[in-house]
Amino acid sequence: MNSPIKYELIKESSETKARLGKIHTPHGEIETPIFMPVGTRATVKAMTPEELKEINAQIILSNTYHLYLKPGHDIVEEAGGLHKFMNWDRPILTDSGGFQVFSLGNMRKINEDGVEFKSHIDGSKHFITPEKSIEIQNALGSDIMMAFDECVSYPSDWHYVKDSMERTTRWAKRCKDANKNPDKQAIFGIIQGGMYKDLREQSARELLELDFPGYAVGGLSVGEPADILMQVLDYTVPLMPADKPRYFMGAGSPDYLIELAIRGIDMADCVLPTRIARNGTVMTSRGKVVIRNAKHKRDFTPLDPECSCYACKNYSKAYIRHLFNVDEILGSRLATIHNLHFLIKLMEDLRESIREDRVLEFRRDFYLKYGGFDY
Ligand SMILES: CN(C)CCSCc1cc(N)cc2c(=O)[nH]c(N)nc12
Ligand SMILES: [Zn+2]
Repeated sequence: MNSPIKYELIKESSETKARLGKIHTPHGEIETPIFMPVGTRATVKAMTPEELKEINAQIILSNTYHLYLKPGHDIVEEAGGLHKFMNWDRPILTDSGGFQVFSLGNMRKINEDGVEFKSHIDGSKHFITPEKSIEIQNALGSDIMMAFDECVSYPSDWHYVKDSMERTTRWAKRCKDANKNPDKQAIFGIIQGGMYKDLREQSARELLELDFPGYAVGGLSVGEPADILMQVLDYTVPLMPADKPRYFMGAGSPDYLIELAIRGIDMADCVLPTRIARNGTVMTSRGKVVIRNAKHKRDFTPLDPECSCYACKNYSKAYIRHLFNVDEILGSRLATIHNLHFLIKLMEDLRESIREDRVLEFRRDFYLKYGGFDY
């Protein structure tokens, strides 16, 4: 079957597992490693598509669970699909809804067929199956659809994780069989297995037999310590095909994006940069700036002296602090523009360092200035 997604390996770093690549999709190319802004409900909050293009966003994410509940995937389909509906003509990846449904905690019941859950909006009862998740994503028309999976919480015992992972693999096969538009919409399998090496190996082995055009590492960034996350990655990434995109679900801080890339990850996403921006926290080359802090009251310098984004070229910390202090929408907009630009530019610089084979020097220079980013 002719996959709509093709991964092109351009260059490997000689000193790390980082690699320069290009993902060819029906809506254009994606240079990797890449950070993907999240637009859960068909909008990257506070950003217009033109502003996203201005900061070189190449692909955005949206979400099956949320769009199924509102406005309904039928309405998006009638609008001509998500690209048309939200006026975004570059690639879109949609998550399958598994993670969101499992985040509902005791508002959901799971069985072999799927998951019964109560809407977080009005408490209404719904039942989502792998087939339903793919039906919704087919209606949305995303270029990359995620298989319907269970993201187990941390910590979980080995027996539960094994049963869950094996069900996730059976669901992945059902997703593949349910795809009504395989020539235009690719499905990525999601490797689960918790923090257990044998289960991660089994999950990867069984999903690779299904021959998806790309694979994600799921079930991480769920509260586990950073060293465990990196350990799991260190033995999981080598199990993933070298000629297909590798997507890490749920990472969006500068240090994590660098650490993931040097371990061979090509794609990552997280709501963090846009979420903390709306709360007045910005990422800069010298670490975090909490703009509401009174110390910025008369600081007429930009958020980040090294940044060339619209917010940093035209406004001062004092002005943006004022906007947050009086709850003006422009504050969120400027902080969001900056945070997304910061991460997208960081990945551009990282790609350049792979091109010039100086990734470890790039990483060292980054940490020298940066000093860590705790949330
Ligand atoms: C739009 N984004 C916020 C959603 C993509 S990231 C959501 C997400 C995050 C994490 N950490 C793990 C998992 C996981 O194991 N499975 C799925 N389907 N999604 C996941
Ligand atoms: Zn900036």
